[in-house]
Amino acid sequence: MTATHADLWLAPVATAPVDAVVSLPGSKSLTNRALVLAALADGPSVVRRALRSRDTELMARALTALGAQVDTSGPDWAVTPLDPAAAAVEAEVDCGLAGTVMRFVPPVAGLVRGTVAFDGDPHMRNRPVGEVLGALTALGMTIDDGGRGSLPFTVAGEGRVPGGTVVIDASASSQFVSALLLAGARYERGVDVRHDGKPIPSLPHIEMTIAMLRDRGVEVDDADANRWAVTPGPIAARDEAVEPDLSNAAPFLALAAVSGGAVTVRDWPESTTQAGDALRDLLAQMGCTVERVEAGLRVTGPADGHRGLVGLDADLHDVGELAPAVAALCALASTPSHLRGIAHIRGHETDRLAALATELGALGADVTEHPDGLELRPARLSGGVFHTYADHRMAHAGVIVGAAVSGVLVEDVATTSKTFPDFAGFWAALL
Ligand SMILES: O=C(O)C1=C[C@@H](OP(=O)(O)O)[C@@H](O)[C@H](O)C1
Ligand SMILES: C=C(OP(=O)(O)O)C(=O)O
Repeated sequence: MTATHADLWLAPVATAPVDAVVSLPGSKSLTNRALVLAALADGPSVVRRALRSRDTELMARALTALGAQVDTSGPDWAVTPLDPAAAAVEAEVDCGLAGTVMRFVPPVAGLVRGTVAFDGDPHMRNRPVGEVLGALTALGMTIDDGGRGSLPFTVAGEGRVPGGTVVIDASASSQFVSALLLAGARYERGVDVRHDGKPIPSLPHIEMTIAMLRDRGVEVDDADANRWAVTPGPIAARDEAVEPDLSNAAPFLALAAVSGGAVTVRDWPESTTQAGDALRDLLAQMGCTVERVEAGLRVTGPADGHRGLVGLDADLHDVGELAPAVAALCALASTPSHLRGIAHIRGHETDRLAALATELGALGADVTEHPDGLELRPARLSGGVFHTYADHRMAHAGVIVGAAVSGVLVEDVATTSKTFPDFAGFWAALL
């Protein structure tokens, strides 16, 4: 991939230990689940402090196209649910590069009458969704995907979905299970999802789905491993605030680590289902001091910054979305690292294992790509172009390295708008 000069952003170097307290935007995963559940709810909802970013705006637009009303004009988004008795729609849904839109919205589309055509960014056609489409067909929906099992596809909604039992292989993405559970209560027989395949990644995200459903009065039976049964019934409307995005806290906490400074993220929840909460443990293992303070969660880096970071040997299967930021820190650490259990992140916004190996390697990192992970050994890094492949978290990895190494040019840093408004401006203001 080549980049024009205008695409390149010189990542600011931390010339002194950073000392900052930051308020981060809301969680993508919580916002998009709250929007879907509000669209299916038994009355109007409010999603307070919603994340305003490309993924959440695409979700709001998708649900609006299906007939819900989502008022995104202020920080708190008011949602009027779908009316299954409404006139038939003829809608187009742009999934962009948002896995949550491509996987969570088709199960909803069966509950409205009309035709809903789904497509997205060019790379989105490579991201897996066939298991969800197959499951929805088995549950009684009509879907035309031209036999591809990927975008583009069309859902012919009938305003009702019979539901029932379905077996899927969710080893490529936890979102396959979340997608079916989120809408399942509104299916006539509910939904009983069984997984058959290699272990499911990102399990905290399924826990998040279940917790949000239960909070809205939906009965979910998860007593057996690899099986989730949702009883048919109403989804209660909610007026609820969204937690800050803890996965997007990764680059900011990493800034404390590489600069030998301290960064506090405000409003870090006491308990949460967000995968990003694992950063507390991962950063402590790498030699940072992690503590809860009155303002939030404070991470203090080693006194000599990234030179004091120790490598990490960790299975990131449950928290794969943290891998790019963690890999950037490992590339800067003073002892070797092995990140394992993350074959599935090859199906994320880009093939993240290949992209990280290529781009960190191009800056001088000593990195080996394995089928399910990365090994990184200490090396002296230097500046250069860091390509991002339309992946917000690749951009995070680039700016983390750039905070420690001068001359890192991050290509298309604006791709961070997928989950964070004006990331580059926010980042530069801290340095
Ligand atoms: O349900 C969700 O909100 C998500 C689930 C995870 O997906 P995978 O299971 O595909 O890793 C995660 O990586 C993604 O960023 C968000
Ligand atoms: C995998 C990710 O996103 P998506 O919701 O598009 O799957 C991510 O944000 O790291």
